[in-house]
Amino acid sequence: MSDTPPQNGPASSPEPPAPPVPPRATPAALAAALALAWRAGPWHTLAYGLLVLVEAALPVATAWLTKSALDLLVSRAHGSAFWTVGAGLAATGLASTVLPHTSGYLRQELARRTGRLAQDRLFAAVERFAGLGRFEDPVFHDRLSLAYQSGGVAPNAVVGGTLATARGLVTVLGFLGSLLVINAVLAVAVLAAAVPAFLAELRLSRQRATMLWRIGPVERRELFYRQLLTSVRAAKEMRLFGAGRYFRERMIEERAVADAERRGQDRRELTAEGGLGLLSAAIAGGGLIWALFAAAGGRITAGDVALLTASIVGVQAAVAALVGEVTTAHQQVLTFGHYLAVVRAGPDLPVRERAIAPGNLRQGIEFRDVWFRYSPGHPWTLRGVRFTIPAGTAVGLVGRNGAGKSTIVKLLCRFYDPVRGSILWDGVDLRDLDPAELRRRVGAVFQDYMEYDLTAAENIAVGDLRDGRMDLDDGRIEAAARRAGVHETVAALPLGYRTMLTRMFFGPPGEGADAESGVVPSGGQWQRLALARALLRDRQDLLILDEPSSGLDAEAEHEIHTRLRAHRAGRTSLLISHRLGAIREADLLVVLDEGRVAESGTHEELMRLGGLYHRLFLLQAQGYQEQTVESPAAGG
Ligand SMILES: Nc1ncnc2c1ncn2[C@@H]1O[C@H](COP(=O)(O)OP(=O)(O)OP(=O)(O)O)[C@@H](O)[C@H]1O
Repeated sequence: MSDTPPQNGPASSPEPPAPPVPPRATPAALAAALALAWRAGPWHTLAYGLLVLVEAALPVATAWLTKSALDLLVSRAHGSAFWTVGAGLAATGLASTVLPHTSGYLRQELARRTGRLAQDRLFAAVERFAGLGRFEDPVFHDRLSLAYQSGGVAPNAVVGGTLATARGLVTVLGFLGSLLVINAVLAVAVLAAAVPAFLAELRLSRQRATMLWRIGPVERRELFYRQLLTSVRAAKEMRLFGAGRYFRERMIEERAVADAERRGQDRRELTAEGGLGLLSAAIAGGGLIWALFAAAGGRITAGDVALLTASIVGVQAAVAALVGEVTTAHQQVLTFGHYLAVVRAGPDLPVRERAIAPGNLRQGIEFRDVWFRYSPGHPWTLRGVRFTIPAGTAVGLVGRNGAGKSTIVKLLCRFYDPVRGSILWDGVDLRDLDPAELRRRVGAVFQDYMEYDLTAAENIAVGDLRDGRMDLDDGRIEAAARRAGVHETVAALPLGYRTMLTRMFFGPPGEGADAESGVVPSGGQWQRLALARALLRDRQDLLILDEPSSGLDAEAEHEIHTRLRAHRAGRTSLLISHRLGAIREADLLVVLDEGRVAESGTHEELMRLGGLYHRLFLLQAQGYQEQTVESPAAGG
């Protein structure tokens, strides 16, 4: 058989990975961020906006009131004007003290609300990806982590940036008006100093966003090492192999690489901002020296000097705040592009507009010349696979490591589509079926099943959620646990089915559970719980068991297979096991070798054939026989 697929028949290539370039800040992204904040808290946004505008006018009002007070003092004028100016200064002082706290609270509350909404939308989008392809794409992972970081922060930063712009404009225009009254040249100079600062900050924020994107893979590796060093799962090997130091050094190396990038960026910012600060200081100093000489010459009043000083400081502070907020918002909009890219990503698997809900399996499932590879850069995993799982039968998949057995399971659940060829459910291509409906008809125990840090009941109930809700019906859960042979074990736990199967979290409140009541099941017990989870849905048409008993002792394995045989009777099932004795009674055995069906038939037929299955079976049987022969001698 050739190593390349035929060029006809249905084809669907895995989506090419996203290009490694950061998205740009577009007006559409800005509008989307604002819309998200508005959606999360319209009243908070509105109130926050109003307060910020009032705050913007305060420095200008205070400067004019101070000027008036000084001029009144110098002219020795007394009376009602003095009282009015004094009351005005007291009011602006009070407002300047109270308003920032109130607007700060509103901003924080808005941040919490937008953060929650953005997180909900992001994870709802991730949930919509029907396949596994994106989860295995490193570029997508970087995008997802940036999306998570920016989704909650960017909308608030954009609201902040927009309001800071409005606030800055109010303050700057107010002070510039004041400066124009005293000296027009000074007004232009103060304004001119702000423009390069603004442009430089925008450029720096773009550089920062690109840098964050660039160090994404480095941070991902650092996280991986960090988890290795702290996870319970890895702790045994870390200690046994003394691998902690090796991974710690690699973690620190990755961190040093990321830090070097950040340091470079910080230095660029330091140089640019330092230069701009010097320019501002020079303008402010020059303006003040001019004002002092002008006042001494009687060309302006003492009040004018105070107003000028407040204007220079006020304009520079307003521009600095504006530049700070706008560049933060700009940088956040750049990374918000990643959030939008994830939230608006199209389906990872093409789902037909009028997808068919599969009916009860009547004829069977047919693999018709299925070719598959995980990406165009990977070698072919399946090369023209053809076989049928007739309805109501048990089919066993046999093959050496890497032959493609688990890949077949993933295609059956439609986590991927074949690149060429098709899989037919009663004659209908899986691509034409609604993936969610298809999965409702399939029960599976995967080779790498999950161990949930939840109660025993929840660990089983997860297998049959209805509208996202868990049905903790004791009868059904117990029946599934009995079928999987784990009921007695669970019933004997301190809180029975309500026992937490972890020492990490406390148990359900009000149950008297504490950290001590958590239990960690053994590998075989976890496997039985995973089996109970798969058996919870007793309505399903196809049961897939990928190595369901690899963690069980011989007695338990025999017991489980007897139970499963009874449960399977008349149902369709696909069994994968390296213990050939456990699946020899399947109605049909399909032997895979290097992604191809090497042989198929019943156990007897394959043994007569004398091929790969015959060889593998004899090898295993020989091992058992040797043990049987050796044991009496060992005993004597
Ligand atoms: N997510 C993936 N991305 C790229 N290659 C993969 C992926 N998963 C599996 N493969 C490759 O596909 C081939 C078949 O793997 P598969 O897990 O289907 O084998 P298997 O027959 O189930 O093996 P085992 O008996 O060891 O469980 C292997 O060469 C493996 O490296």
